[in-house]
Amino acid sequence: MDLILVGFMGAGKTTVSGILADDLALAQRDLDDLITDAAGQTIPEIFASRGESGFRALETQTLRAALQQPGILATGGGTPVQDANFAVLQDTDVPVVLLDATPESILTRIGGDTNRPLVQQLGPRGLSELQAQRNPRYHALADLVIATDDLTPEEIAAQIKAWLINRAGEAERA
Ligand SMILES: Nc1ncnc2c1ncn2[C@@H]1O[C@H](COP(=O)(O)OP(=O)(O)O)[C@@H](O)[C@H]1O
Ligand SMILES: O=C(O)C1=C[C@@H](OP(=O)(O)O)[C@@H](O)[C@H](O)C1
Ligand SMILES: [Mg+2]
Repeated sequence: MDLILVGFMGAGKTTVSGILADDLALAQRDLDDLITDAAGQTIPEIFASRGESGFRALETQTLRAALQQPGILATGGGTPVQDANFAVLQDTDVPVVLLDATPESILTRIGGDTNRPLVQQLGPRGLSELQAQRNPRYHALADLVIATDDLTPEEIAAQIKAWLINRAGEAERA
């Protein structure tokens, strides 16, 4: 993998990974898509038939395989929560970018979403509590943090691109 995006549901990982992958001519790999392709089920179907623990088991397997592939990986918001996933993401040399967003932005973006079972299960307050609980994990992994509230996905992709170019230049001079 060339770049990994982490952050809460609705932070924009899937959207930004697509824009950046197009711009850099890299493959976009979305962990949720890889999971649904492997399972032949949508995410709500996986949660309904296998429970959240079944989804998490598929997520861990899929993450390990995805990290062997080139491209830009959009993780799911819960990916770094499993200790095994967190360890794998912490050990990799691949740069990790955190897309951050306030709970207000998250609710505006995905509060009515029906494809994210946890949004339905938790409601607005529970969702914000989950975000606060997960935030330390995201920050512990991040090499770059972008506050996305007032930026478009295109602007976020441009900031990441500039950071990657600068980073490559620094590595060359070192
Ligand atoms: N920077 C942004 N500003 C406003 N809306 C955004 C932004 N990034 C993503 N969105 C919207 O939020 C929703 C969730 O985006 P998505 O890329 O699926 O997030 P994630 O993969 O992190 O859960 C989508 O409707 C998307 O269009
Ligand atoms: O935060 C989570 O636990 C989840 C996030 C989702 O991905 P996005 O972060 O792309 O919404 C998806 O993996 C699943 O619904 C569970
Ligand atoms: Mg996503």
